[in-house]
Amino acid sequence: MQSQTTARGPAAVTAPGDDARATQAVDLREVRHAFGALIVLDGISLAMRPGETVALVGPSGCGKSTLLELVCGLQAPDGGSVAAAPAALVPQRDALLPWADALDNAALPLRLQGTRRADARRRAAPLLAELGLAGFEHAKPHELSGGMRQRVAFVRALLTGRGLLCLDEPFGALDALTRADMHRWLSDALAAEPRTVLLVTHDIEEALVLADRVCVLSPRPARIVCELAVPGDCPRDPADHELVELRRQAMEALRAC
Ligand SMILES: Nc1ncnc2c1ncn2[C@@H]1O[C@H](COP(=O)(O)OP(=O)(O)OP(=O)(O)O)[C@@H](O)[C@H]1O
Repeated sequence: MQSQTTARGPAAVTAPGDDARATQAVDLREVRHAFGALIVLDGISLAMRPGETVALVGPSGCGKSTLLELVCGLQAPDGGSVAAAPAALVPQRDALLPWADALDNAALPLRLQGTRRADARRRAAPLLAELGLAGFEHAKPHELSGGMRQRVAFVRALLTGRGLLCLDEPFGALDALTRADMHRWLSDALAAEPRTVLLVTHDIEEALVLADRVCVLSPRPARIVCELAVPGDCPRDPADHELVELRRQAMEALRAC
């Protein structure tokens, strides 16, 4: 079931004449948001179909994380409306519990749903292993690298079972090889079990490798200045000539604003 937040607070998703909206996984309409006098988002409209992956790229501080927080219902917009399916957020900082080991951290959503600890750990273990963390199940967050912690947070988001994943620079702390492995793993995981993904990344190449659509945001206050549809199956080859051309277009849009 979708939730909808307007500038005036939560509202029913089945507003009269708004049936089409409930079929979108995300539907942002003219979203505006400010922190005091600092206007961060300035009229963002974006609809996402279920199963679609959309990447948001834009300069540092333009409002990408804020937009994810609005989609996840962690904040209400100051203007416009946000409708979205229940989402799992992988925040930029992993927000793991410092006293719990990697497996307990990953399994947290299952525990919150009432699963017994041993069962929750048993279900989380293969996912951690798939992401290259076999042998680190008992490590506490401070014993893991930044990239490892991100992957634990990623498994935790997957185990919420939610259909919408909001990923805030999920691969930012990874070396190039591990990042490419993660791109492959995510693409395979989404092919096996489709989810809607809203991905924030600084890396245009990563956006083009993973997303069906790339939205380029202006500097703050953010607007969508360019939307690029990306053809082909994921993960794509960044050397593909179509991707090279799309990368050029995205760079041009970023430079023009
Ligand atoms: N809770 C808050 N209170 C006040 N200002 C905030 C708050 N959260 C974010 N900001 C400001 O809003 C702007 C947008 O921040 P946000 O984190 O959304 O940008 P971003 O595009 O995700 O940045 P980055 O790419 O560097 O992670 C920044 O200027 C930031 O300082």
